[in-house]
Amino acid sequence: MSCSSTLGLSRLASSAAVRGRGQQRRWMSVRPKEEGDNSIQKTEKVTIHTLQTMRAAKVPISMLTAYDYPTGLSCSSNPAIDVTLVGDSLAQVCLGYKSTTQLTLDEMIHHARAVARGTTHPLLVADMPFGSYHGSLDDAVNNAVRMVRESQIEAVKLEGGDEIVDLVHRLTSAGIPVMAHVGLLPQRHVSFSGYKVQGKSVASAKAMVKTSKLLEQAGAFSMVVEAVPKELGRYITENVTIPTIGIGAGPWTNGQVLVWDDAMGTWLGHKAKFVRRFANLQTAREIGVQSYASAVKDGSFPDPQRESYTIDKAEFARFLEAMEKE
Ligand SMILES: Nc1nc(=O)c2c([nH]1)NC[C@@H]1CN(c3ccc(C(=O)N[C@@H](CCC(=O)O)C(=O)O)cc3)CN21
Ligand SMILES: CC(C)C(=O)C(=O)O
Ligand SMILES: [Mg+2]
Repeated sequence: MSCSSTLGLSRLASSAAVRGRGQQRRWMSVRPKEEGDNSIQKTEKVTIHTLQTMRAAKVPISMLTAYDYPTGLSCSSNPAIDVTLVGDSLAQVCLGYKSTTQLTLDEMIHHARAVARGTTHPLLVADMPFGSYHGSLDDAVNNAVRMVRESQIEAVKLEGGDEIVDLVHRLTSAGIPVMAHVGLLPQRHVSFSGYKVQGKSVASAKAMVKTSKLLEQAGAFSMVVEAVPKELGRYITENVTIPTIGIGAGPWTNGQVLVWDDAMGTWLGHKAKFVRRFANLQTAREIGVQSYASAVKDGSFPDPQRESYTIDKAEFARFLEAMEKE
């Protein structure tokens, strides 16, 4: 057997092959289980250990958000997606709220449950919503436990710095892996006076590096770095030992994350500088709506043969007779 049978190494070998050929293709994780066994093996489950291995081997980590069963399934449809995040961006792109601060814990759990039902190999992480982890430590732990227990997520993500260090420690000691989130913290858009790039001054860049190290020491297994200069994205990545996942943090973090609707072109609100649209699903949807509506209006849908049911002719004749007698 030329392929390694261990989970981490399989992803690594595969990714090198992907990059070496300069084009996407299915990973080597789909491979014979044993000599002479040609059955297809499912993509291996990604764990927090896999991410650490990918960082060490410089294999980029890909994370994408999901908010419901179909988007969860879509993230799982490709072995090259490593992490599915039920982001609290859910509030804006899926529920139509003005900001993530309006999302409740119950709403997050409701959606995370749906995503979990569609998730196979990706590591499943969910944001703790605004207000669910800034009361007492005990309340925050209980809320995280609820998220794990009720929605089958595998790790929680927390925005913040020094003020959440104790909580990160508590959660990791309780066996709940924590993904940290530094830089632009959307849950604080009011106190930040908007969604602004962070770490552009000596003082704020220094503070962010210090905070990142504290979060790592407290036990965070990975860290999202949002909207910071690319030089700082690289500096933080080189000065922590856990995998960094950037959004608007340049190309040198250990991975990247985007909001589903930004990446797929279904969010047509504000487009931040870091967003790239990889598909145009909104256009596809609108074309679909247009074709459906016009087919109903012009009577061409449904087709009486292919898209309708029928009753036996004699039976229908007897039915009409019976109705006449009444
Ligand atoms: N659709 C969507 N995408 C996201 O990435 C996202 C959400 N929604 N909702 C929750 C938060 C909010 N986020 C945001 C929102 C706006 C900017 C933004 O407009 N940034 C400015 C930076 C301006 C500056 O400091 O110069 C930009 O133009 O990129 C960034 C992140 C990230 N998250
Ligand atoms: C963009 C990612 C990092 C996020 O926190 C979210 O989607 O809520
Ligand atoms: Mg978030």
